[in-house]
Amino acid sequence: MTDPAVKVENLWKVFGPRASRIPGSPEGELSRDELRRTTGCVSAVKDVSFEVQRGEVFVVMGLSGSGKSTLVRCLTRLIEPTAGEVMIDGTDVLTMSESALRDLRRKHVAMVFQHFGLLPHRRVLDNIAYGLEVRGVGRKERHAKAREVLDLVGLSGNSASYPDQLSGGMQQRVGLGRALAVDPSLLLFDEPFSALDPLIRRDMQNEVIRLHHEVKKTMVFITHDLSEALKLGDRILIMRDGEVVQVGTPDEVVGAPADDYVRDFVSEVPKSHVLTLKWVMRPPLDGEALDGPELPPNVVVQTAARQVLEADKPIKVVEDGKLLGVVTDEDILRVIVAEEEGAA
Ligand SMILES: Nc1ncnc2c1ncn2[C@@H]1O[C@H](COP(=O)(O)OP(=O)(O)OP(=O)(O)O)[C@@H](O)[C@H]1O
Repeated sequence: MTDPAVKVENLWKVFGPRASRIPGSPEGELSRDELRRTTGCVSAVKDVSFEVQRGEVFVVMGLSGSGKSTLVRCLTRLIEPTAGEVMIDGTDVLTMSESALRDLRRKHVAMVFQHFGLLPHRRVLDNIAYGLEVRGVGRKERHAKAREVLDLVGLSGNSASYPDQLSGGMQQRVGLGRALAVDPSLLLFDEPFSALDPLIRRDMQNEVIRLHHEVKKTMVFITHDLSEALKLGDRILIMRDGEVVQVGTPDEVVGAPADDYVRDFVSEVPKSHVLTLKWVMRPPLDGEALDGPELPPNVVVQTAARQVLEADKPIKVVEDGKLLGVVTDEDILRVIVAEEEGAA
């Protein structure tokens, strides 16, 4: 079995005086406010465990202050964790030497930030080639690679521009290109699109989806925006006050929220865009026709709606030749009506 791309176990980051005594102690169990009041410490990341599979887009979502940035920075020790374990591609990050850590950050993991961090006096091509330059790759080779990546991020016409000649969205494409140029096995995104206009933001989200199809890299993507999380994530980890509240696929988070906090978050989501037939099917009734069309359980309600509504028999939800349940007009309409009531 191959190692997961990222494995995090019982990870803590506590800021404040004598922070290392907090994980595993009775104080560690206190709520954030109580801990701050009694010890002056903040558990930015509190006993967090999760795994990211290779090729997966894993989204970490939570409100401001929930600990997302701290968590993602702990993965490569840009912030030193207080306790726990971080494995990247099967290698223990927390025991790495300084030079191994530098290698990890230069070659294996690339980050894209909200503030693009571009070098203002360098052309787009040299900004994209920057990571390769740091690694000591020769000019000709790094420019060749950067040209390849320019195409990939839709900037082929802008190689000679300077960052301040580009729009925010295009600057973020340069940031993406710079991350991709080093051919990392893991891409970390820390709210990369938060500063962009909504329309540009949507373009960039689509760009990430397209890039993911093309390069198939493992991605950990941080956002405070639920619709972004649902759109991009294969799975979503929801954080609150440093803790994991739920980890699940978009349809699991919307279909079975772990608690009121998540339920509240997802209450405005257009359910038919996220829920799959798995969530709306039901066992067949006695005597119900079972010779209607078949669909798999992972089809989104919105996509299946027309076929279900047009069929004069129940749709059979079938996986590996096994009948899991049936879906009729009523089951579909229930979701759509609930959605309209939710939006009202
Ligand atoms: N250097 C620090 N010293 C003390 N407390 C910190 C430090 N960095 C972060 N914190 C606290 O840790 C908690 C988590 O912060 P973090 O920035 O990781 O959250 P976030 O979810 O990324 O929020 P945002 O989206 O606003 O950046 C917050 O309460 C924050 O005040």
